[in-house]
Amino acid sequence: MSARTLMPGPLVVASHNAGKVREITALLGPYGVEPVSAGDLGLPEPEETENTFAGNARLKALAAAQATGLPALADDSGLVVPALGGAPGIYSARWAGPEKDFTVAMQRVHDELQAKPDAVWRGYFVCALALGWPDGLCDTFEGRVDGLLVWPPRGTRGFGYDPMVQPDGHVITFGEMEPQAKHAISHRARAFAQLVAACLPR
Ligand SMILES: O=P(O)(O)OP(=O)(O)OP(=O)(O)OC[C@H]1O[C@@H](n2cnc3c(O)ncnc32)[C@H](O)[C@@H]1O
Ligand SMILES: [Mg+2]
Repeated sequence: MSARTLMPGPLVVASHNAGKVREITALLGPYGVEPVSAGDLGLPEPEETENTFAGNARLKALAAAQATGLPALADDSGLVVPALGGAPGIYSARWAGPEKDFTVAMQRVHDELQAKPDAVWRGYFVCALALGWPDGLCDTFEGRVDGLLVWPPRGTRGFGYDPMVQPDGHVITFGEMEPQAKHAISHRARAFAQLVAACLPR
């Protein structure tokens, strides 16, 4: 089944993460949609009760679409470290604690890898994007980018785990990269490219 087309007009960006809202707004730039963030609309932050990125993205998109009567785009993403059994994965935000402190979250990734002498210091970011509609229809798209996990973290750009992820083929971390360079290769940009192909009119 093909995805529903998104026409120019308002689109809720159903995220309470300022870093994501900034990146999604930049990616949407050329497409004639008018992004409004969940935070600006005062929408609640739904509990992420699903056990997959796509499931949580869908839950966030549909909650926002049903609350506003507008199409809504949600993002559920995270860092997957195979040597840690896939952690933090869908718990990536929760590892930062109630203070949303990613110094703490990155330190925990470091400490758990350090505790396994043979661990491979690699991981990948996953981004699931869900475009949900007030009538309950929802399409999801997923992107991934692999890299080396570095310590100490480097760079002050980006957000979240960016300073400890050095994408393959690059010598700088996402935390050191210009936003446009991140958009050229990121998990979010890759998921977004699929959404564009499926949902935006040509
Ligand atoms: O659910 P919303 O409101 O969108 O915001 P959130 O921060 O809780 O988002 P998630 O539940 O999807 O948690 C994903 C976490 O993974 C991290 N993450 C996701 N994409 C990232 C990226 O591009 N760079 C660095 N870290 C990222 C980031 O720290 C997020 O808080
Ligand atoms: Mg969240």
